[in-house]
Amino acid sequence: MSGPRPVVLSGPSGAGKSTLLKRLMKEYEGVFGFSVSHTTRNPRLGEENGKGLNCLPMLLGATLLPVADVLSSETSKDYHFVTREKMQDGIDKGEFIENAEFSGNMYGTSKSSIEDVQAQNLICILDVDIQGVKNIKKTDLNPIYISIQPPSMELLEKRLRDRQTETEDSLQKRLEAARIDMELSKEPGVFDMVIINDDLEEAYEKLKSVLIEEIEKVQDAKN
Ligand SMILES: Nc1ncnc2c1ncn2[C@@H]1O[C@H](COP(=O)(O)OP(=O)(O)OP(=O)(O)O)[C@@H](O)[C@H]1O
Ligand SMILES: Nc1nc2c(ncn2[C@@H]2O[C@H](COP(=O)(O)O)[C@@H](O)[C@H]2O)c(=O)[nH]1
Repeated sequence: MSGPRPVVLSGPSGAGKSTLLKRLMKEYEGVFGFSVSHTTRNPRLGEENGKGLNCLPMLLGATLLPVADVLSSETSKDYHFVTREKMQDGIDKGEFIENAEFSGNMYGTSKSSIEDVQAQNLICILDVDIQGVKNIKKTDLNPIYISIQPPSMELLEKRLRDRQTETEDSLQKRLEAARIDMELSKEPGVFDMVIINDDLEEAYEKLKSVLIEEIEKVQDAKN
């Protein structure tokens, strides 16, 4: 795999990954490309299906979404929304670099979702859970690993409730996964940087500071 170094963004559901990511992609348009994952969960209001599967139902091809689509709402995330059967079929055929079960649904990064971004010499951003981090570490992707953490479990729960995207059941599952994530992210050497997203401005500045070298490489290559 070639191109600028990819970035893996991880951390508990509700920690603020999408919020920070959308800001970054807006400020640095034409520098980043989002790796559109596959999932078996239902789309939330405002979320769009990645176009690859609708157009070519026989393929598990990924699509690089235009920045405007990715930015369509502050916290919505676009996926290839698929059935378990379709996703398992793609996994069995070796089409995924990693996949995981999270909160009762399957999630995964297809190889083509990364290749689509890298083919355009953009910094490929992957938003994955902690299992994804562990599995990507077994590959030769060599990304920068960043964990976005909430200031506390109480604030995380408040943010998830205020977001109004979860049922009580899925909220509890996400909080349970968050406890595990918060423990594992403390292990030395797992992440290049752990950012506590308390004040959004401060967290965003920290995120930029860890990525600025890679951003400038892409900008220089364009000039
Ligand atoms: N620093 C912050 N202070 C207060 N609220 C925040 C902050 N950062 C994000 N939020 C809010 O918290 C909620 C969760 O953020 P977001 O959806 O970006 O999390 P996420 O990590 O991408 O979650 P998921 O993994 O489930 O997609 C959103 O409603 C967002 O507006
Ligand atoms: N291992 C993977 N985890 C992924 C992937 N895409 C998203 N995620 C993670 O799932 C949870 C929940 O996401 P949500 O959109 O349902 O709120 C969150 O932690 C994401 O980081 C993936 O391809 N692989």
